[in-house]
Formats: sequence, C-alpha cells, structure tokens
Amino acid sequence: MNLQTLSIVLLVISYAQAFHYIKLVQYVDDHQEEYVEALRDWVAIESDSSNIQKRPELHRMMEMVAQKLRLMGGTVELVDIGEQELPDGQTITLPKVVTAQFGSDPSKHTVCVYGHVDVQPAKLEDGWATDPYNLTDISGNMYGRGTSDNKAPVLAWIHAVKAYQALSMVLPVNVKFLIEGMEETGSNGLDAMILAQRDTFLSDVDYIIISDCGWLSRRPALTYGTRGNCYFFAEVEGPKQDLHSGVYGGAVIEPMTDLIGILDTLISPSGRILIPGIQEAVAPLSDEEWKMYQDIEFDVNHFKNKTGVNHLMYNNKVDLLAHRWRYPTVSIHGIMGAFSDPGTKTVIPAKVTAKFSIRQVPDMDPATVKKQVTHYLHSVFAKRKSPNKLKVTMVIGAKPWLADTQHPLYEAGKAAIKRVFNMEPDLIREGGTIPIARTFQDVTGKSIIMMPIGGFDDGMHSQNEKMSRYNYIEGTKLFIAYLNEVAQITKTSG
Ligand SMILES: CC(C)C[C@H](N)C(=O)NCC(=O)O
Repeated sequence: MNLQTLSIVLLVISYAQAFHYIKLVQYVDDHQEEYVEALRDWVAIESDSSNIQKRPELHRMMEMVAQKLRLMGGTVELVDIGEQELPDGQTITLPKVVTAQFGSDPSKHTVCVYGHVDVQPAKLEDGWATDPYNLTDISGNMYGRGTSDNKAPVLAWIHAVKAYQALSMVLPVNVKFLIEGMEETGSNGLDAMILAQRDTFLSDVDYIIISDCGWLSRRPALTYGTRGNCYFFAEVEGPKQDLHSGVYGGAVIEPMTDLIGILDTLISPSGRILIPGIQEAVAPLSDEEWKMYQDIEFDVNHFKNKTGVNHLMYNNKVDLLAHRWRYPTVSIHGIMGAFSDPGTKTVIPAKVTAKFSIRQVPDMDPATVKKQVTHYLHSVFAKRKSPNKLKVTMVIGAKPWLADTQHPLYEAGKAAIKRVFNMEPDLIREGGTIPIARTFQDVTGKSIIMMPIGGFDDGMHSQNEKMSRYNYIEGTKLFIAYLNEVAQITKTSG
C-alpha cells in the first residue's frame, strides 16, 4: 500500500471511529434514566461487608450483578471463595466473586475491569440527610451508600459494554469483569482466588482497569498509586464482667484506661508515628515526585473548607498531598465494648477492643509492620504494670500499589479524557486502599490503570455519600472512549 492509500485508509478508519463514538454517546445520553434506575436498585441492597448480619444481602447483591451480566450474554461465573474466619473463631461464607467475559477474539487486547459492590456501614442516625439505601437525587447529586464507592462506577463499566451491544457494534477489546463483595474489609479470599485463576480466567488478560477512587478536583484524573492498610484490633480484658464505677472505681485497674493509654502512644499530636521502625521504612520523597505534586492544581483552602476543619496538618500543597498519598498515617476508628449510647451509664467495661489502622506506603511491608506494632504495644503496656490482658491482632494487611505513568495505558487514558472532557487529566495518587491492586500486579505481572469517575467531594465512607449524575453519565462515555483507545495500543506493550 502506498503512502497516499494508507493515509486515505487511516482517515476512513478515524471517521468511522468518530461516527461510532457519536452514536455511542447519543445512546448513553438517551439511556440516562435507565442507568439511574439501575443504580437505585443496587443502592437499595444493604451490602455491608463489615456486618455479618447483612451477609444475606451481600449474597443477593452478588447474584444481582451476575444476573445483569448474564442477561447481556456474558460468560458468567459466581466463584466460591470459601469461608471467612471471624475474630471469635466462627466462620461465615464469603460472598462469591462474579467473573464475566465479553468477547474472546485473540487478535484483540483483553482488559479486566475490577470493581466491588460491597459498602461501608451507614445508618440514617449517623447524620445522613436522606435514607442511605434509597437513592435520592438532589440538584444533580445522587445520594446513597455505595453510590461512588463503588456501585456507580461498576455500573458505568457494564453500561459502556451494553451500549456497544445495543448498537450492534463490536467491542474494540475483549472485556472481562471481576467483581467482588469484600473490598471494604480487605478483600478476604480474593488473593487466593486470583492466584488460583492466574492461568485460567486471568491468563489472557492484558490490562487491569480499576475505577474505585475519585478525582482530586473538578478536573478528571488518572490514579497511579494507592496506599495499603494494616488494620489492627487491640483488646484489653480485665474483670470477668462490667462493673459499677461507684462501687468498684478506685479498686480495679480499668481496661479502658489501659487501652486509651496505649493508643495515645501510637501517634504524636503533630502526626508523627511513634512506633519504632515505621517512619524509617518510608521511601524518601524524590525531586521528581515533589515537582509532580507542585504542578498539580489543588487549592488547599478549598480542601480545608470542604472538609469542615479550621486547621490542617499541613498548609502547603506539596506537604498536604504527600501526607495524603505517600506517607503513612495512624487512624483510630473506634472502641468496641465501650459505652457509646446517649445517656450517662456509669460502667467500667470489662473488655474493650480498639480498632485502628496504619496506611502503608512504599517501602513498608505489612508483615514487618504487624511485628513492629505488636511488639511496641506490648512493651508500652508492660510499662503500665497492669494486671489486665492485652491481645493485638492484625486483621487486614494490604500492600501499597504504584504504577508507571509512562505506560501506554496512561497515554490511552489521557486521550480518552481529552475526547470526553476536552482537557488534560491530573495524574494523582490515592490515600485510600484497594487491597487487590498490588496482588493483581504481583500475581499476573500485568499493568494496571486506575481511572476514577468519582468526584472529589463524594463523601466515600462518610455521611451523605453521593455520585453526581454528571460524573456517572460522562464517566460511562469515558469508559466507552477508553475501550477504543486501549484497542489502539500496539499488541507488544506489556
Ligand atoms: C478511595 C479508596 C481507594 C476507595 C476504596 N473503595 C476504599 O474505600 N478502600 C478501603 C479503604 O479503607 O481505603
């Protein structure tokens, strides 16, 4: 083929692609209401993975996902991943993992979209303005638990594939789905499943795509790193039952006093982690990283006001972003067994269990962190010379993940964002954890991209979580455009 014929062929291809894209976008716009109703149905399921009472709901949720994909003609499996062991030694069935496949053309790339449909706990009385399980649209924002994290993004991916099907257009790449129901509690059972399916379901996967995070501002973003997380229970046990604080106070050494005492030794008021060995393991901030953070458009004051605090740990952009993304932190989440109802119960709790977590960054290692924390807490507890008993357990040990932003997957992401939003994306990291990201990378050796569609103010895990209709619908278009861009990556790129 001579140069002139080649340019004509390329022109015809790009016209055809542009024409297809316009039709797909029109289809998405025309089906907005259907997409919102699909989200309403999913949000109505209280698929809280941290509450074992809700496990039947979680099973129902996984079945709903599978059924949706089956109805689209995918090859769908509900994979049994076994049992979850609870802290008291009991076991409970883990929600099955949904795998699905659309297309198996060996001449095309195969992408695997990972997502989750379990949610964090939510109760109206936590301070929600609307029922967390009844999707409520207020001024273009759809409120409900799990909207942004991660039900709407999963649906947007499904709808992207469905749009191609509905218009009888062939998918530009083969698309696989791997949807789980335990992400919020550390993806229990998934590591083993990924390992077991490395040479089967995952064998022909070229790239993994995750859309389980948010933008940093109103500018679309591509995410190239997440922090890991080590989650601990510290239990202090004393008397054989709860005691009257008037009758026994002053006579016994109280478990709660011990617990608060040791918790106070984890982190200084200025955010310095006091556990020996932790800070030392953190990779230093490179000049290149500093420059990347410096170049990101991010308004610290706006962030402060949106968060509703009058003082942040750091007031300059680079420090603040670095401490959200690439330094570890300790968060204390709650104390089980402590009196927390309204009222003035005067009790000495007999056994209290603190829950805290340490976000992980390169080059920390969860196995080492487990030893460091356990050893440290026992040594500070020993200094108290308390007769009570301390037990420290690590219940989640998820590693951090980092990607190469020079990979063609990111170039394809930039092109798709340019097409849909007509702007360049921010390249960002994420302070939260997607436990399986690192496993995917280590076990399959495949490249991963995180392509968020959540807004910066979606309130994941918080009261009034939402997803804007704009992000949901434009996000669906982004995924459509992205599939097309990935198809252009030369087959040899790893
Ligand atoms: C912003 C996170 C990466 C979103 C993710 N779904 C999540 O919430 N993970 C658990 C966590 O505690 O970070």
